[in-house]
Order: sequence, then structure tokens, then C-alpha cells
Amino acid sequence: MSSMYLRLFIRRAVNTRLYLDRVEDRCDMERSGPPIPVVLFDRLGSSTSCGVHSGNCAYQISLIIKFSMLCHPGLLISLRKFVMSAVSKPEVIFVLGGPGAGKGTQCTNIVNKYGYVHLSAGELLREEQLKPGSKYGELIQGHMVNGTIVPVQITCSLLAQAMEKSGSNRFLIDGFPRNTNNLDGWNEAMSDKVNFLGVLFFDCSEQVCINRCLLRGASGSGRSDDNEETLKKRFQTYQNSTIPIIKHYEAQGLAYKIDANKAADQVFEDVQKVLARLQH
Ligand SMILES: Nc1ncnc2c1ncn2[C@@H]1O[C@H](COP(=O)(O)OP(=O)(O)O)[C@@H](O)[C@H]1O
Ligand SMILES: Nc1ccn([C@H]2C[C@H](O)[C@@H](COP(=O)(O)OP(=O)(O)O)O2)c(=O)n1
Repeated sequence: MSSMYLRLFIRRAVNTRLYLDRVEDRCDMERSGPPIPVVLFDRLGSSTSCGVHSGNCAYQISLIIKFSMLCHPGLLISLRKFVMSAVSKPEVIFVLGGPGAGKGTQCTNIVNKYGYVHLSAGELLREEQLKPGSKYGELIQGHMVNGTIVPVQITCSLLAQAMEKSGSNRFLIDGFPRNTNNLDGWNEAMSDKVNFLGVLFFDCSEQVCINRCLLRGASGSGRSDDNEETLKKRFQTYQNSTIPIIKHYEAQGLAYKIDANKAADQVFEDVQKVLARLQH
């Protein structure tokens, strides 16, 4: 009995890729026709496994359940979560605030507690800049040092690639959108593909931010922009270009302001209150 399996299929005709959380393994299973990415993961211990197949114009989810697990009390809840995560669009929260406001620090806290995937636009750009032979390396470096913003086509495609590669469906997108070019580019390419929950806005005074960035630089961040001269320019960009984006979301009731001048653990207390609201 324990080796008998029940297989459920869910099919839907959409040309889309699926993003699932808790991806544990990738393999090619039941290959037929063109190559199909298959994600295998496990929600009820080792005796339940799920495969997700994303084809050209349809996707099919198959869920393999051991007969002995059919009476498991968590099965229905797990099934519902599984199906919802598979058929719903990926969740996105934007994280904004001045340079050094503590965005990255709080994103790490959120990832540890809530299991989002953290994508830092700045970090993705730094990685791209360092890639040998990157055609955007010099352009990115120029913007970093001048404290200006890289064109959205580059940043948005790095974000989209990272989302796809992660296999998750819950994202914190940190340091984006930073100006109207970022916002327009995102809206054009991505906004109808995601379920946007809102913006975490880390509000922090300029002096506190500058002190934190200088300390970060002094303690070996290795970042070409953690110096006083670039910081002045980054703050100008923040005031002139990013604050209007935050205001744009505030006007829609989608920005959640958090006092980021406080100690990191106090800031995280406030973050958790906001997340509790966002997730309901
Ligand atoms: N609430 C806080 N109080 C004091 N220092 C902080 C706080 N949050 C972050 N830091 C420190 O300040 C620096 C900048 O934080 P970081 O999370 O990298 O900011 P951002 O991602 O907004 O640039 C880091 O060295 C970090 O350890
Ligand atoms: N959307 C973005 C995000 C960052 N950048 C560039 C320009 C920014 O000054 C640098 C650094 O960004 P990052 O988010 O890492 O910086 P802070 O964490 O806010 O200090 O990257 C960009 O051009 N476009």
C-alpha cells in the first residue's frame, strides 16, 4: 500500500512560466516533445512530491501523492497552497529609501523570517558590472560613481532573469524603481505579470544615511560609491528622482513608511507590522 501513488493533474492554457517556492531539486521527468523545465519539490515530507511542467502554450502541474499520505491532516492545506502558488502571479514588494537607510539589512531579516527572495537592483548591477566581457560594465560603473541611475532596460532585464532563475514566487525588490524611467520600464515589461503588494519605504535622515554608508565603506564594503563625494550625488538623485516615485505610490495608498533612523531590531518590529497588513 505504501508504495502506491495517486497522481493529480492541473492544466491551464497560458503561455507562462511558473515560479514556486521551496524548490529543492530540478530534473527532467517524463520528457516528451520539446524540453520542459520540471521543478520537483516536497511539501509533506519525503513521501509527497510535485512536478511542474511549463510548456510552450500550456502548463501542467502534476502532484504525486503516496496513498499512505492521503489521510495526512496537512494534505488539503498543502494542496491548496501548492495550487495557489502555482497558478497565481509572483508577489512583489518594492523596497525604497535613501542610500544606507538599511534596506538590505531589513531585507535579510524579512528573508529569514518570511522566506521572500531578496533581489537588490544595485547588487545585480554590481554583479553585471564585474562580469568579464559584460557590454554594460563601463556604463554601469559610470552611473555608480556619478550616483545616477542605470537605464531601466538593463536593470529590469537583470531583475526578470533573477526572478525566473530563483524558482520562487515571492520577491522583495530592493532599490527599484528609483526614477520615472525605472517605473515606466517596469510597468511596461512586468507590472501585469506580477501581483504587486506595495512599497516598504525606509525613511531615514540624510545625515544618518551618510554616516552609515561611510561606516559601511570604512568596514570594507568594497563599494566604489561609499565615499563622501559620490554620496552627495546619490542623495541628490534620491531627492530629485526617487522621492517622487515614493510619493507616486503614497498617493495610491501603496507606500508603507517606516522610521529607519531607529536601531535595526526596532526597525524590524515595525517592518513586521507592515508585512502583517500587506499579506492580508
Ligand atoms: N537601523 C540601523 N542602525 C544602525 N546601522 C544600520 C541600521 N540598519 C543598517 N545599518 C548599517 O548601515 C549600513 C547600511 O545598511 P544597508 O542595509 O546596507 O543599507 P541600504 O541597503 O539601504 O544601502 C550597513 O553597514 C548596516 O550594517
Ligand atoms: N534601480 C537602480 C538601483 C541601483 N542603481 C545603481 C545606482 C546606485 O547609486 C547604485 C547602488 O545602488 P544600491 O541600491 O546598491 O545602493 P544603496 O543600497 O541604496 O546604498 O546602483 C541603479 O542605477 N538603478
